[in-house]
Amino acid sequence: MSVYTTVSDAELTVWLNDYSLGELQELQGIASGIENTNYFVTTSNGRFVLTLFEKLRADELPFYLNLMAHLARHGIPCPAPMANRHNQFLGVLKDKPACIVSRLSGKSTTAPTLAHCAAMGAMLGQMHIAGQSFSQIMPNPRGGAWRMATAPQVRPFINTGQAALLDSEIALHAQRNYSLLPQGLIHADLFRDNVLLEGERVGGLIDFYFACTDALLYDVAITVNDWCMRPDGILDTTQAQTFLRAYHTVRPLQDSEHQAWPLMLRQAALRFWLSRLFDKYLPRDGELIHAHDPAHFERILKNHIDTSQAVWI
Ligand SMILES: Nc1ncnc2c1ncn2[C@@H]1O[C@H](COP(=O)(O)OP(=O)(O)O)[C@@H](O)[C@H]1O
Ligand SMILES: N[C@@H](CCOP(=O)(O)O)C(=O)O
Repeated sequence: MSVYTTVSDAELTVWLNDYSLGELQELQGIASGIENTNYFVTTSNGRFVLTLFEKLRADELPFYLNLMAHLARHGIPCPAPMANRHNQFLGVLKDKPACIVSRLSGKSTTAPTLAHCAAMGAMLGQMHIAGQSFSQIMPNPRGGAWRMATAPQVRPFINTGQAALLDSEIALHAQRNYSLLPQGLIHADLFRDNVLLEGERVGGLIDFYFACTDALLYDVAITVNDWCMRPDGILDTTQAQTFLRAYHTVRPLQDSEHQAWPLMLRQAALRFWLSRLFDKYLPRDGELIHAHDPAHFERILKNHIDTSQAVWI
């Protein structure tokens, strides 16, 4: 997140009157992330995270909040939304939809070990299985229609070679039907900065606001593209295999998923290349904005295209 909307101690104190979370003790803006405004909140009852939603509308939010509540109930370490005195997870603060969730412990890492890759693979498998009993459906907001709509907006800012790559990859995935692969609830943004680690254990999965219903393998590809990636944009074979084997132990991967794997890695790289281009060239106003480098995912995408055989279990 970045702090797009400022909240004062006095404003939060009034808002917290609607909750049973005790007295406000500390409020601190969080200077990382992209999508929302987030604050760490300490009250006399514990530690929480306040989120003001900058893009998502109130009618879109019950899916995410109910999902986090569902996964938390199934033992997945994710933020549990707090209900207010009207038994609702969602409120309004500074004219923005807002919620307050439990604060998880642990720290993210930029340099995962093999043990971390194994723990993440297993955790992703567990999250996918827990998600199977979540009945709400959310089409992927960063799927094919979004790619088609976003590419023309970034095209004026990129060179002709990049535009050709973007167009050919978008066309390739538009022709494919991934709906026959196992589908379900996916996080869709489980990068290293969205996972809190406690030693070798996964202590928390956060930032569920891209979660949706899609091919489970797509989530695996998004996660592997970040967790098992060398700085030069080439997959670390040992890390990727370790991740996939741990995932497979929890949710066995199918032959159809093996066939689709190289293209899934490309589709996952394309999604983040495109969103990073958009965030770089068409940014919103904000106090503390952290744009990610699109060139990293352009390199990853090119490397996936050049690699005929992707690592598998
Ligand atoms: N429930 C939580 N528990 C602990 N830390 C959290 C929690 N939610 C967010 N954070 C912290 O806030 C940072 C930004 O949150 P994130 O959800 O990634 O924001 P955004 O949705 O804007 O991208 C995270 O990197 C993490 O340090
Ligand atoms: N993980 C994405 C950016 C999404 O922003 P987040 O801070 O909400 O996770 C990327 O690295 O491009």
